[in-house]
Amino acid sequence: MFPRTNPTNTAAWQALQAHAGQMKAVQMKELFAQDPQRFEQFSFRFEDILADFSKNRINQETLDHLVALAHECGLKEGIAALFDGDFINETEGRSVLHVALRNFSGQPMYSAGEDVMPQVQAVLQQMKGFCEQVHSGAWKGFTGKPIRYIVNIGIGGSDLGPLMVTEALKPYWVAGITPYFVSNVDATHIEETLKKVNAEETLFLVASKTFTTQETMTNALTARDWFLQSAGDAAHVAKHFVALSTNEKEVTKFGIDKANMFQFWDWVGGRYSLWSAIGLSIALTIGYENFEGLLKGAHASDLHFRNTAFAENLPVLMALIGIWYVNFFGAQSEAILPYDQYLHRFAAYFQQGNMESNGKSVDRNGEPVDYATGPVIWGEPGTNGQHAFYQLIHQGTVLIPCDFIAPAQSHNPTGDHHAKLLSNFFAQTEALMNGKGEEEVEQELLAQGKSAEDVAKLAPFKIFEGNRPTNSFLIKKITPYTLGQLIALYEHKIFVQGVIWNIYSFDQWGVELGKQLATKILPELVTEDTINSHDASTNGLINAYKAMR
Ligand SMILES: O=P(O)(O)OC[C@H]1O[C@H](O)[C@H](O)[C@@H](O)[C@@H]1O
Repeated sequence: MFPRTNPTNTAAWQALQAHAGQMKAVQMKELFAQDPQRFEQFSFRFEDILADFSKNRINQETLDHLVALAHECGLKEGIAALFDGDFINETEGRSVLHVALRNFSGQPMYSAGEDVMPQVQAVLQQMKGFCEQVHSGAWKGFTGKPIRYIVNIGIGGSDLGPLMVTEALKPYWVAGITPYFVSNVDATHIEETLKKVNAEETLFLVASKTFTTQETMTNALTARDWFLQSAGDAAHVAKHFVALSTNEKEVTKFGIDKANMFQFWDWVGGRYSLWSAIGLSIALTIGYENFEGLLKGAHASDLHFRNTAFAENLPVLMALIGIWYVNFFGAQSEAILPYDQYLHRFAAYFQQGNMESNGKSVDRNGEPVDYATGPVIWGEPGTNGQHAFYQLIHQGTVLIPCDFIAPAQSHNPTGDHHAKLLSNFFAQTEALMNGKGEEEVEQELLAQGKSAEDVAKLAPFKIFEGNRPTNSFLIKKITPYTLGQLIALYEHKIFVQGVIWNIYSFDQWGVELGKQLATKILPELVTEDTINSHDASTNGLINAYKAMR
């Protein structure tokens, strides 16, 4: 197990505080002017991914202190504990072994002394065989037709990952298969989806680690009722409903045959589960070989993370630079901005990844933290974001470090679209760094023929102070493999930050309270009684709802 160090008690933290005081006065554009090698120094190549960290408010000294912080906080021991299957998810008494799901090294990986690889491989084989049956048409629906529609019913980690990946890899979709994802308990979600499919050609994947999640079970029962209205005989359910879960008991209780269950294990965190049986919707949509390509990309990142010195280790650097802004510059959010329409759910996926993992205020000793932890994660694809919220990133009062992600090659090389897209990708990080000074603004206004009086009036609004930090990730092409790499890099970033912040990144107790209260409120909504068991606001809202419905 690794140490439980309060990061603020380390020598590196003290050094970083003093250093940040100096760096706050430094302009990135001056750092570039002073050092022609800056790009080479702070950009890193990992196979077909180029990660450029040079447009950050850092110098070599910053990275040295940050790497020292990682060492002082026991990151080396932390990484070893992760890969060794130690019970690092202590509050739930579990290993955290999503890395085993994509372990192609041929080496065993252990949880509680047991090599998990044989069971991982067995489920992968089961998924492969099932994909072959569905894609070849050998798997037939109740009227003898092959499957055309996949409906994944799941929420949180049982939805966001597969949804994000299938969208990201749309160019790889198997012909004849269309996937849908239903997550919200709002009936609108399932009803609108059911309008697009038909019972005889649809396969429902009920995806839930626990198989007790209210939203998923409610949607699954509605789907089952809808299916039976067409199919009639409950015996047909076996051809149209499969379960992706850790909970065999609940799966069989629901009426899904054990033979139609794809298993995973409690050492797979929900938000890290797209690599497990939860990825069946991915494999069915893009084909098993491509799913394996995704896993292999992630495995390459695992090896990079495990074996690369911190100073050149991409997820470690991503994490450390994030910490630099959160803890020493007061940044409260981070934007993820993919310049790729297919990656339109990437930021949403990592909202759960980051915020459910590191949105914690108690440390691993059970003490309240006295430093900031996980930032708010948000973002939309470029260039849409540019026409929406970039105003605040460029000229607002808050510092928002941004990740810019773009493929060099588009899957749709239509006309000059991609060059236009990428010119924006490059221009935005340049603009955020360099800004536009008073003199330049004044010259520009004068050149437009404005009077001296108008120039003086307008100039303050047109100034960009710049010095706003960005990371750029340029990827040759978004393929299953490179996407797998990229996702795993972001996953490990979260882990590194959790180790340094000394918090438990793999539990999520913060989601429980609302669920408990909803369970208490649900029966109150079905009675005609006036409710007075809550605070005045909650009572008032519930009673107003009852009067309005
Ligand atoms: O997969 P399930 O057990 O249905 O859980 C679905 C989701 O719900 C929970 O509330 C957790 O916050 C998530 O981490 C999880 O991914």
